Amino acid sequence: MQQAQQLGPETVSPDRAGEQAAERAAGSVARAVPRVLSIAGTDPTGGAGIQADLKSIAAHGGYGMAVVTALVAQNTCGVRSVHTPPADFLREQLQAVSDDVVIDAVKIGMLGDAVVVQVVKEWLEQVRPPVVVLDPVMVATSNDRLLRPEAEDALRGLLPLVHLVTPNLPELAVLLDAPVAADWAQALAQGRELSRRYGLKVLVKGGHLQGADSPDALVDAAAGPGQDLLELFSHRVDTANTHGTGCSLSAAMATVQARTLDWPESLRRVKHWLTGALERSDELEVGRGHGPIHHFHHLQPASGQAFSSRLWGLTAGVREAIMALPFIQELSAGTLDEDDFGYYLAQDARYLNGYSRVLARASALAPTEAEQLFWAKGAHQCLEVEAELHRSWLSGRGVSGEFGPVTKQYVDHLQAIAGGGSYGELVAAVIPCYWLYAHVGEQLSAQHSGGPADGHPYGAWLRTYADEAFAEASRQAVAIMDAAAAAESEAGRLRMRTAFEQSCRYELDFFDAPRVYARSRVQGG
Ligand SMILES: Nc1ncnc2c1ncn2[C@@H]1O[C@H](COP(=O)(O)OP(=O)(O)OP(=O)(O)O)[C@@H](O)[C@H]1O
Ligand SMILES: Cc1ncc(COP(=O)(O)O)c(N)n1
Repeated sequence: MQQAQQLGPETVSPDRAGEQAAERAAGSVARAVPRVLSIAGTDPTGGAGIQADLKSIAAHGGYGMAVVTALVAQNTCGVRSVHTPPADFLREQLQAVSDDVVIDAVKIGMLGDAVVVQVVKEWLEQVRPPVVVLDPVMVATSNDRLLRPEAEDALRGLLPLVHLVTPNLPELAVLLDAPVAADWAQALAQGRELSRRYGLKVLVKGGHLQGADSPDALVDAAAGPGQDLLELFSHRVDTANTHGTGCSLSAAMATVQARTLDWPESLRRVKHWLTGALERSDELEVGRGHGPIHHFHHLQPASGQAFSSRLWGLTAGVREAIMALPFIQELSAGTLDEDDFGYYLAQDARYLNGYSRVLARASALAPTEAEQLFWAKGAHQCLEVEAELHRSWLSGRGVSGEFGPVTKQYVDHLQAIAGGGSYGELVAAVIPCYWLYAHVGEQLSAQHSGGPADGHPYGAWLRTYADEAFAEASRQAVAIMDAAAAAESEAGRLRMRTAFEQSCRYELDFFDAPRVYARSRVQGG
């Protein structure tokens, strides 16, 4: 450091200065490999601070640079001491970067004290990078303070120079000088207030809440109605390895924003990645305390069933909603309206016909003969079950064989992916029909262990659910999806997940459709 302090600032040639000014003025040009500067403290165990930021920037395709605000002797168990280099040296580091390199995005993390905040503020005023993300680091996961309380005011003074701020709930409260939000609704209200007050976007983070989800929201008070809030929910990963999640998230947001120029899209991509990084964090085995997340999980294909387990976790809410539907409850209890049941059967037959064609397409795209055969058999079986529905269950019921609105939408969704999607996407779209049906069957069989009672009006139908051959086919289909996910790019896996989630929602709507559209209801009965 002594040596570095003796060096004068590099001067920049007039040509280079002009080039930089022009590039900066452009501001809103997306960069394939953005040059992203992290201004933050250190973590020698590599899980948080600058070390985490550089990994996160690289994981999202950026070129990472780093200016150190504070040297922190810490590990996964806690902070031991902090050494803050002289403010002049911080200024020189910042100047050395911006005199030479055009900066596409900046992520700011630990600042430590008011003097550091002031130096960074002056530099931002001079350079005005096109993307500035501030993670207002105040207290570490280990509960150690990383910002002096008297610097909180100075940090608020930085907000007008920032495009996106990413506070956790206690930090949000400090920035507003308000009590910590007790629930998600209060957190969103505080996010709106902060966004309005300082004219910036706020990423409200729900990691500190309890509950099955870990929600995040992008709040922009300046955007029009319907555009001012993007809420994303992911299941809460059961892990203690959350050290550096906030650092990694904000560095990723700065990088992806510089690549896409689209904040909501950036959050969608980053949240998906972060959930995977938390899920795979246990593989790293770093430290005895709160370990780091797995920044590069997407480059190392997950072993076995990681992709399907993630999707299964993400859609727990849909499964609960299906089991709570009046249709399922009444079917199980034997109190279901006959018309509702008839409507369901007729729509099932209609659906199976379309589904069969979609499975045939999966067979055509399959990369191996075994998978080709699996889908071809599935397509064949759908037609057999459709014929059986007409022969036995539907004969004499007099229900319409027309497409109901939900069936039509569901089949259209599948056919759109069959027409234009990848094999992985198509497989992910068709799986919920197997998997959720098998799940409902398993749940209903459990409710009627030993078989439905004599005289149960839907007893014969309930018995068809307990079909072990179908459960096995469902397991095979899920294994095929995991293999397809491993062969896809990260963007491909994201499309697979979207297709899967959409199909899950259609499954829910499909089971609920009799309640809405069955004959007696439509006629007001
Ligand atoms: N157990 C979890 N499962 C899934 N996502 C999580 C979990 N914990 C945190 N997150 C996500 O990690 C990000 C950071 O959230 P959090 O509210 O914990 O911020 P933070 O306190 O600044 O993070 P840090 O742990 O680095 O201090 C958010 O996107 C949040 O939704
Ligand atoms: C240098 C530095 N910056 C930020 C954090 C916060 O991260 P976490 O809250 O996950 O400990 C940290 N521990 N160290």
